[in-house]
Amino acid sequence: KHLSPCQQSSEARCILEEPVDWADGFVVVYNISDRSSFINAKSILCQIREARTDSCKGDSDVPVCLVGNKQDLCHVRQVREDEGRSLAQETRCHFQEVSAAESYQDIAGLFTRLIRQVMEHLKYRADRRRYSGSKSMAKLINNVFGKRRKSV
Ligand SMILES: Nc1nc2c(ncn2[C@@H]2O[C@H](COP(=O)(O)OP(=O)(O)OP(=O)(O)O)[C@@H](O)[C@H]2O)c(=O)[nH]1
Repeated sequence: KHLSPCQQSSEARCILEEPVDWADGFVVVYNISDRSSFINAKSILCQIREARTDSCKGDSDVPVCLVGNKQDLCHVRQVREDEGRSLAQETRCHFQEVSAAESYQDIAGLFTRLIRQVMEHLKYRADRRRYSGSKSMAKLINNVFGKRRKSV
């Protein structure tokens, strides 16, 4: 039976049920030496994009960072770096391979980048809401006065 990436993992679905609705940003981590963790990450990314498209009308571009951890275990690698990179491209995420065991700097950098992106995204959304709010107010005024003028 063929399943879409979103249907592949019930484990991934459980993890996501709550935060997918309210989180301002996501870090999705898999282990480069464990292919099943990559498959779960794929399913999680897909659910994030789907949930946001359904509930936020086009706001599916919530900042997401895909991280391939345990880069130090590259001698037992099961997921190639280019596989991670193309998955990130497909799902519009930032991508990075790291080793939490060897260095925290890359991880600190990754979170700093994500937080910056989250702030920009929230600002963009607020601006857009303000703009569409004033547009609908103009429409309302136009409807009220426009109709009156016609009936006089
Ligand atoms: N070699 C290596 N081991 C790591 C790295 N990051 C984490 N680990 C090890 O992976 C194991 C799981 O790490 P946790 O911090 O418990 O991560 P978790 O996401 O809770 O992982 P799970 O418990 O497997 O779900 C621990 O034994 C860590 O020491 C890494 O970059 N390289």
